[in-house]
Amino acid sequence: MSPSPPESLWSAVTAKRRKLRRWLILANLVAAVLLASLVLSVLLRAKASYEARARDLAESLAAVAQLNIGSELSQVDAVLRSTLQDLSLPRLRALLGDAGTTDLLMHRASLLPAMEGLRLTDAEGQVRWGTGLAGVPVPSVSDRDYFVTAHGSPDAQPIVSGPLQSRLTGMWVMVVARPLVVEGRFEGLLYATIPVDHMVQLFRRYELGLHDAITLRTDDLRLVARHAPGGGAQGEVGLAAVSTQLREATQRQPTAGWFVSRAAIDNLPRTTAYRQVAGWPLKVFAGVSNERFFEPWREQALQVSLTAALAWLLLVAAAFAIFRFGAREALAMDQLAAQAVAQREAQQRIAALLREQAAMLDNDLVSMARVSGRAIRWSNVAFERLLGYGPGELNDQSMAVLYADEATFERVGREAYPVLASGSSYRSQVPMRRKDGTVLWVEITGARLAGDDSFWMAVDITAAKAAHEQLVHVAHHDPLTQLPNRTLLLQRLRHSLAVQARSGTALAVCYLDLDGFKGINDRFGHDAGDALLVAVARRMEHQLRPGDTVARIGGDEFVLVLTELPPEAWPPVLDRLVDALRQPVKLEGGQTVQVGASVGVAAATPDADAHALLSLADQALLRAKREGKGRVVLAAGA
Ligand SMILES: Nc1nc2c(ncn2[C@@H]2O[C@H](COP(=O)(O)OP(=O)(O)OP(=O)(O)O)[C@@H](O)[C@H]2O)c(=O)[nH]1
Repeated sequence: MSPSPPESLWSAVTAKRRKLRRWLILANLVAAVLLASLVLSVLLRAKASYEARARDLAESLAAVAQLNIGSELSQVDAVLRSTLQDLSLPRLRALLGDAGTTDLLMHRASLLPAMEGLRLTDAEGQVRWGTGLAGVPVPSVSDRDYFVTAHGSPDAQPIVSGPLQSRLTGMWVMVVARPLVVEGRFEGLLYATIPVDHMVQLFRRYELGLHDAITLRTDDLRLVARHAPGGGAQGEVGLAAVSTQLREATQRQPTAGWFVSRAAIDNLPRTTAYRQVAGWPLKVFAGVSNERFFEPWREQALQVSLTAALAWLLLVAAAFAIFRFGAREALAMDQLAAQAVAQREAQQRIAALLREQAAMLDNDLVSMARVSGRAIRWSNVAFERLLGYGPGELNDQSMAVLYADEATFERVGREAYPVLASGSSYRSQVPMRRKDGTVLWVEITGARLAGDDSFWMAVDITAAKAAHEQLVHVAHHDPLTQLPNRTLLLQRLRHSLAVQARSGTALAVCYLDLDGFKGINDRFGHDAGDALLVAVARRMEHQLRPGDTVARIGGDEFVLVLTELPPEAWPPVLDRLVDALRQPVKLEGGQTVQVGASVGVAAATPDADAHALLSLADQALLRAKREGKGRVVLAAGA
């Protein structure tokens, strides 16, 4: 079964939300990877740049130091060579003698601050001449490597040894030596000692960072001199403890190269460049602290990483905002869908109610109609049946055809619609006319609908109305003659008195009693008496005008109310009445009976009371009876 529109809307919204969430998560992951790659690439490039700068600086330092050391040693060697030149002249040596030779050496030694001492040995290695020998035991250097080397190969290049601890001064020194060869014969060794400290002082001239270091080592990597401005471990002279990277780099590229390592001496990370001291078995190592160079890189890395993280967070926030917006939209769609479902349920409920209502309205019991502009728009079966019409016959008919007369139609229109307009319901009993022309009484109840429309219910009350009218009639009429009884007489008399009081016209109240009636009863029976009473009643009605009243108020007693008749006309009218009553009456049984009548008359005054008038008329009647019956007597003032 395919889903209904609200359900399909809801599932579409849910699917859209899921898709949006997947898409946003994927987009954020991709963005994170891209940003991380970008940051990594930037930082690696920056690091390479910093490394290059560190290496450049280290190489510059190493190059300069190499030059300086080389220059120092070359100068020392130059002094050695020039001194040997002089000493190789036998005549000059003979001339100088021991003291002169020592003076010469002292003089030459003073030429270079680098030299701590300049001494000459004999062929056996015994130090004989030179600086620093006065007053101390003169040592032999025959066991020193540089002596052994020079003795074995007198044509050798300058010999560098070191570092060594001087046997004369006890300080650490480097030795630069050349053999004294005279006419092909080894006669001794001239050697200069250069204190290790001198090299350190040389290194102090360079502008090094706190954790930088510059080191001079022999080719076999023994430490000669080292300067690290930050202090700490400076390394023991002569030891060859080095990092693996240093050893490998110098094996791979003995004369120049670079490497990054933690120094074996102080364990600090450095980028180190090295150079062979040109012409000498020495290497200079210039190490630049990684801290010094990589601190700015780290700051840059931190900033770039933070910026990237911030950018990613912004992306995440934007994605979240988009998702929230989507979620809000989805919520709105949810609500719409829920509303649609609720609306559909409400429509279903309304349809059910309408069906129930239609079933209720279309019943046989209660007549109902919807009226618009006083024309029928809809009516149920009961309504049509009530008025004798077929199905649909009343549609669009004017209500005028349904009322018994035009006056009723207009009265209902006049009375009902203001009431309906005020929001109240209208109820009335009205005569209506069936299609076949017969009249029926209907109780109608109306209520306003929207606009001009109104809703009406109608109940047939013809029978009830007839019963009621019968009751009212019985309550107000004499059952024998059907004349008004005392109750109705008093009502009418009071009404006539009110009219008379306003109009000032004359009004006569006449008390009439039959003469000799009892004898009829006695002679012909009660029924004959009744028949006579009925005949008398009709005669009295016949003699009077429609506006006048004749009522039976007792056995053979009647009251007449004469209106709009001038007092002078009362006697002739009443005389004529009495005369008419005196005429014989033929009964159904064939008998002919005859009675007379006496009348007492009272005239109404402006403040007259009904009972008082009746009493006055009664008194006048009594007088008429006393005076011989069959006559009309006017009460005083009448
Ligand atoms: N047939 C008949 N007789 C009635 C009815 N009501 C009262 N009567 C009688 O009417 C009579 C009235 O009495 P009276 O007025 O004295 O009779 P009367 O012969 O007319 O007397 P006067 O008035 O003096 O002439 C009584 O006998 C009542 O029984 C009635 O409804 N039908």
